[in-house]
Amino acid sequence: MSGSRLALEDVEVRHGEVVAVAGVSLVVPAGRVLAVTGPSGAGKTSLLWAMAGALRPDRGRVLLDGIPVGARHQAAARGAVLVPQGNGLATVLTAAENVVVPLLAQGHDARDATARGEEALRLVGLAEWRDHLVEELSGGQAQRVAVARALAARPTLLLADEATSELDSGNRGVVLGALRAAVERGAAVVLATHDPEAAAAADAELALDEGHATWVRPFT
Ligand SMILES: Nc1ncnc2c1ncn2[C@@H]1O[C@H](COP(=O)(O)OP(=O)(O)OP(=O)(O)O)[C@@H](O)[C@H]1O
Repeated sequence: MSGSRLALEDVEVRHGEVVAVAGVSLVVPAGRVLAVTGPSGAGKTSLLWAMAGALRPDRGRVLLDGIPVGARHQAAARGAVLVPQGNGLATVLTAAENVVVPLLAQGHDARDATARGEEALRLVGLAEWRDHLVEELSGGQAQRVAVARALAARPTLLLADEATSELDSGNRGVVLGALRAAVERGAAVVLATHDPEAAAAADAELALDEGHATWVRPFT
């Protein structure tokens, strides 16, 4: 799968009375990285979930290559991959199993899935940890496994929610470098982050505040 262009048109997401995302419009071209920043509660997670098709906007549209992203299973089938906050790994599986099992479930044969898994774990610097249970890993190592799992899926759209929050500067660089592998295949990448270094590494930065978006640094 090659990359996709992500577009949001006036997207609003509500949780009951709370307006988490208040009419956001943006474009992330294929092969570019957007950082979404803002304080806790600003709406970053809600925005990423809407981009992933995991939350249906109450207003507006999310488009992948000009076509509505659809429900989560449709978005996933089109290559929209979400690295959730808190990583979403199975702690009783090994690092490699966490990366490979979703590929097997998607229908990849075992050899292909294993090769992709090895490559992705190598990209995040965890090749030697492949057979360790996730519960034996540090929080930062687990975050890197979650990024590897996303990369192994060869996403067209990669949405990472605070995927570098537990990383030291060196490993943050490793993960941001690994995301470049997806970018080079043409993926649009969106990073929700509190981390100024991660935001600075992106091609553009959008700040959210109480659901309202402002460009700190637009795409050039
Ligand atoms: N399931 C929910 N039910 C009710 N309100 C919610 C729900 N999820 C989020 N909210 C509210 O929506 C707003 C945006 O939350 P969201 O998690 O999207 O922000 P965030 O920027 O990702 O925050 P953080 O950086 O702390 O993860 C907040 O006011 C939050 O309390």
